[in-house]
Amino acid sequence: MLGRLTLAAIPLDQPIPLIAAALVGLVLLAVMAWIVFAGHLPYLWREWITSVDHKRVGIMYTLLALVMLLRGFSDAILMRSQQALAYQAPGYLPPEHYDQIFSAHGTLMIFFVAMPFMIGLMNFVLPLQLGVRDVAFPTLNSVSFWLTATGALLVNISLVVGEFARTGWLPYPPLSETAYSPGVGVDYYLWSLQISGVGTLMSGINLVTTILKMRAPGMTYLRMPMFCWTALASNLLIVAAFPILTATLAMLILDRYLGFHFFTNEAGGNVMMFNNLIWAWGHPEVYILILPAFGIFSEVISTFSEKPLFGYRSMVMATMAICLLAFMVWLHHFFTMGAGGDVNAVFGVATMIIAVPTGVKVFNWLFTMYGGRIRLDTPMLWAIGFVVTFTIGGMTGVMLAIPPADFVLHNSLFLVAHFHNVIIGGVLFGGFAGYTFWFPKAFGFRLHEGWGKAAFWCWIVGFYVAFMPLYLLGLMGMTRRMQHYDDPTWHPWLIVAAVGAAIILAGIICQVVQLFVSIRQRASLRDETGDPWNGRSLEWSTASPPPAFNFAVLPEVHGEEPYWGIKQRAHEQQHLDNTPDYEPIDMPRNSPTGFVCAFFATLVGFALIWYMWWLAIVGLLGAYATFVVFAWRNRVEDVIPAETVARIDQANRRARARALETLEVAS
Ligand code: HEA
Ligand code: HEM
Ligand SMILES: [Cu+2]
Repeated sequence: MLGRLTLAAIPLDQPIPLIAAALVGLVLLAVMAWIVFAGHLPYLWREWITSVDHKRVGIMYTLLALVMLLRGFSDAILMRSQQALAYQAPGYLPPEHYDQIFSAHGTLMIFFVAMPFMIGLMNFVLPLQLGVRDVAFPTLNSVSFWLTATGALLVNISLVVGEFARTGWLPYPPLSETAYSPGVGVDYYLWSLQISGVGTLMSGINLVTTILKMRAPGMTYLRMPMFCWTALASNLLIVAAFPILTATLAMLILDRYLGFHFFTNEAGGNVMMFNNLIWAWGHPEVYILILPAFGIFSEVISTFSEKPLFGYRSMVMATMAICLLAFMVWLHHFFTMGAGGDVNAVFGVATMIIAVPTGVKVFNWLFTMYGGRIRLDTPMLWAIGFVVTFTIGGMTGVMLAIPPADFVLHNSLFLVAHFHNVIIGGVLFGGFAGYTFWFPKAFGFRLHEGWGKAAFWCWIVGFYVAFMPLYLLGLMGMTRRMQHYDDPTWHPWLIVAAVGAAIILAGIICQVVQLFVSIRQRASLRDETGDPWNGRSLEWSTASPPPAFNFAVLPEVHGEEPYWGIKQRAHEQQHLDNTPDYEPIDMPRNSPTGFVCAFFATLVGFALIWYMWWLAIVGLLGAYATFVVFAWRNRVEDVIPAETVARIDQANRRARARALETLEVAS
């Protein structure tokens, strides 16, 4: 009945995960009890859980990312303190536990922090920037989100029921085959990623379709804001790369569940095939993450320099070049596997070529700032911190791209330093910049500047203190994934790195405090205008928070920087355009499809991990039935009457007119 699941699956002998999980469980229970008893449940169900509004879905993605960041960061603190202690000593984390921690940390951070952070911001911003009312497939969007949440849930369940993979964030065979990893850890990994990967693929299809097919009248490709371009590139990569991940993991699943031999050393299998396949997805994946961040920085740097983005067309070219090159360099992750000097040279050079379009971007950002009227609000601080930090991380990437150097540096802490350097300095800082930049758009009030700046300084100082020592340690010969060590010269640097992680912790605390303080002081932080930063693209032309339909009348676009143009014309003509003819608007109806589907997906995932075949069948039938019911419903849209549209829009226009007046007075 319960398959492999017995009471022994609960790690009663390991106090750390148990206490952690108990605490998290208590907090969750308390939050849920509060929601139910304060009567918020119907609102939550109606307005959020079943919402197919791209803004709400985007906000939920971002929230998921931020919560998982706390979880992933706790793992990081555990590792940093273990390595600070484990000099000629066992430390406090036994090896089998330590291995699960770095695997869970890497998996959570990439799939359930960086991915939902970027996808959440794209979901929220894209339709607003394109001047349209929603994404192409709103219900599918909700399904995508809930499937991602299912994956995150399964990884977190593994903390208390069973175990997580000990194979690292990419489960290389033969270690990940049943012979060497007989437990449920790798299965948790596989099913979490299969389920959330389907969600990501559907989200990619959705956003590509939105950008290609749904733009405001007059918004040609070369008038799209930069963020739309980088989002297009990123989602094209998702559509091309995620099927490879799904297929690769499916093969490993067949190996593990049905005794196939794709990646074994006997019966015609080939371990090296796994490396090729996983990196054919894995390298594009790092550009899937960084490209939207590049877009965010382009918007932020131009807005806070009060200048149009320098070299817009070269930025577009660079973005698409990176998109293409992303698929041609995967082999640099296994130069040491033995493909031979010529193959390594080809892939090494191909990798270095990516530095060219990336360099184009870096210089364009600098030229955008050059001669601008720079305002150092928090989003701009993240952007400047990014340019400096990311360039350093990119340079060390180019060093790794030299095959002979990589023979020494591969799988050393130098590599670990490289990728945290580009991922934290690039993706995470980009997420934080976008979060502070668009928060007022989402909620109608700004985040507190003082706490935001404090968070920025802790993060950037903490980052350098935590990760620069790893470059040194890598050059001194320390490899990654070490539970303990005996070399006395490493110990001081690992203590420094732990101090750095503590400074980052201070930054995270500042961010949590910032959120609470901002919510409490929302009256004084309110943004009535919809345009708190003097923005340049269409999302700033509607109210904050935007109405469900985003735009009462779809905006006409006449050039690059559409909203800047609207503001300029209004300035010249001394007023905003006349009262338009309002029409009723059809908006997609909210639907529980995503949530119900994810509920069944959770059952399927959990059942397959524990070999409860009957439950897996029940879950699959349930998911299928959900889709049938969804396909048969006869009312798919809600009509918002013209009077309501007019009322909401007129209020927004009055606020905007007031804002333009104050701007004029100021300038
Ligand atoms: C967001 C994530 C991200 C990004 C953007 C990058 C960007 C790059 N990465 Fe990195 N990388 C990772 C995430 C990322 N990487 C991860 C997660 C791993 C390891 C995973 C694992 O094994 O677990 C990895 C591993 C990795 C390896 C494998 C090493 C090994 O396993 O031994 C290599 C080797 O070539 C490499 C190279 C590069 C290069 C050349 C870039 C370039 O794109 C960088 C380009 C940018 C610049 C160069 C800076 C700006 C440019 C200028 C200012 C112009 C002037 C500069 C020059 C002329 C040099 N990376
Ligand atoms: C916030 C501060 C962070 C700290 C202090 C930190 C720390 C660490 C440490 C100590 C390791 C193990 C290194 C080793 O192998 O010895 C590690 C691995 C890793 N980290 Fe982080 N990390 C942080 C953030 C992130 C973020 C934001 C991401 C990605 C979005 C990330 C992705 C990874 C990955 C992929 C690994 C490799 C896991 C593996 O070896 O399989 N980390 N990190
Ligand atoms: Cu790569």
